[in-house]
Amino acid sequence: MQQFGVIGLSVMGKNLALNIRNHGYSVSGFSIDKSEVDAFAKYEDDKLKPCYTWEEFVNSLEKPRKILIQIMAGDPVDQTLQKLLPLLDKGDILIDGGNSNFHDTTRRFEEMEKHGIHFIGMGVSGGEEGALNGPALMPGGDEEAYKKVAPILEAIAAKTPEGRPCVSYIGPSSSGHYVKMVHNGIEYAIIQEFSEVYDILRKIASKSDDEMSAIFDKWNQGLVHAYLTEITANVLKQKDNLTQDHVIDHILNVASYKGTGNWMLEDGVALGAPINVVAEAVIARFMSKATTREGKEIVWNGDVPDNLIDNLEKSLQLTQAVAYAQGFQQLTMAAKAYDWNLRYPAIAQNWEAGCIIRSSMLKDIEKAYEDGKQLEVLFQDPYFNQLMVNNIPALREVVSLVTKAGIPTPALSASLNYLESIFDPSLPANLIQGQRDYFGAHTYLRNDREGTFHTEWYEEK
Ligand SMILES: NC(=O)C1=CN([C@@H]2O[C@H](COP(=O)(O)OP(=O)(O)OC[C@H]3O[C@@H](n4cnc5c(N)ncnc54)[C@H](OP(=O)(O)O)[C@@H]3O)[C@@H](O)[C@H]2O)C=CC1
Ligand SMILES: O=C(CO)[C@H](O)[C@H](O)COP(=O)(O)O
Repeated sequence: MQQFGVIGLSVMGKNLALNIRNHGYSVSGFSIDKSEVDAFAKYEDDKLKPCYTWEEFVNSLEKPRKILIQIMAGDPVDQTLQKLLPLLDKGDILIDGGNSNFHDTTRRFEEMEKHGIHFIGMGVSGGEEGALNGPALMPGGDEEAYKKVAPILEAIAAKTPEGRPCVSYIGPSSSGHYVKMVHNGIEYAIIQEFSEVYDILRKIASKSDDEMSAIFDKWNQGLVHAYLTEITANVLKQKDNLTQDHVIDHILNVASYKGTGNWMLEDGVALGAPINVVAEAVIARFMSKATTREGKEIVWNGDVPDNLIDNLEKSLQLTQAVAYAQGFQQLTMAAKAYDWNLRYPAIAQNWEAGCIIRSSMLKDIEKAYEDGKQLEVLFQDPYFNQLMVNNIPALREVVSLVTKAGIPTPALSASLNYLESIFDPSLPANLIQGQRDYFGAHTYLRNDREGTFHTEWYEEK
């Protein structure tokens, strides 16, 4: 009998199955797409079994069955659960490794529980290569069921530089998929920050693609040591195979999305989380689709400050910290609202390797939250507070320069606004409250005494 089963043998499912087999576990693979099973069958050996029917697949697995569903998120997952249910036994464990919406996972977790089936909603990050060689995994659901699959998940997961696996139990119900959603929101924010810095380098500093690639490469050895820095350098230096140019200059500047970053924003709004950089990153993708962009391209004729490249490196380091900070702030608010006991150091550790947002900064975030430290915002931690104090002058200079040049930097500017706001005791919300009370008798709190107050702003006519 096989120790593990994988349903869905497209890029992610196939590579995860091979990763499991490569770590010494026997695995069965099944897909509704026969061509995927045929491709998988090329790897068949005593530990890897291709299956062509639901029954053959389910009956090939030892009990309690451990099945990873790695298919397109949405209705296909519900259809797969309906196919599987009559074939399963109580105590079997289903893991949904797709990018499912956490609301769907809550519903499926409860539905499967009624049938005595353990349901684990697991975020997976790392793409095709990570799935094969070590992804970051974010499993949530029933903890006892997690313990039964933990040895396999720990074996296949990416490892931090110290050799710790990038997987740990996240929490109950849909918390694993929630954490993956937040991972993707952070991913949107950091990607947007990189694109704005690229825009400044080319439009203000007039750097060529190869020069920009070298700059990002240097930053990857410096203050912004991150997978996204590494791939930015690689993307910028890639030559096109259809022209003599760099491919970046022929990629249409319209951003696509599958929407997981949008989901973070939706729930952030529901929770009242101040995730303005994630919001700007989501909206920047919408903006890139707008058809009104027919004006002139920006040409900067002013001086190029000597410290621009240093300021950009410091700004990117700080705004990357803001993206993480907003992710952890939303997780803190979600934990309270949904009654999840999230372990923030473990989440940071899960993201230290294997995933798209991996960077050396996550180790500092892990430290910031260790020993049960409760932070409302990451910048309350002394290390990150000092980073803010040190780097905010650079970010202010960059935002001031792009404002003069007329270059939009929604994520960099939102990061600066976030940092200028979080510790400011004198934000002007008193005027908002005064206006609300004026037109709607909505009442207000005072800064000098307890209670709720209303002012008769004008005489009734
Ligand atoms: N690609 C990536 O980098 C990452 C992907 N993910 C997530 O992993 C999951 C798999 O991703 P990926 O490998 O890219 O593939 P896709 O998201 O493109 O999904 C393809 C797989 O889903 C199957 N499928 C589609 N509809 C159904 C259905 N109704 N019933 C059963 N199976 C169905 C497909 O079979 P068929 O060929 O017949 O349609 C195929 O096996 C997705 O949820 C994705 O969001 C997570 C992290 C990274
Ligand atoms: O989950 C992932 C990485 O962890 C995907 O690559 C991510 O979904 C890409 O998102 P989008 O298509 O919305 O940019």
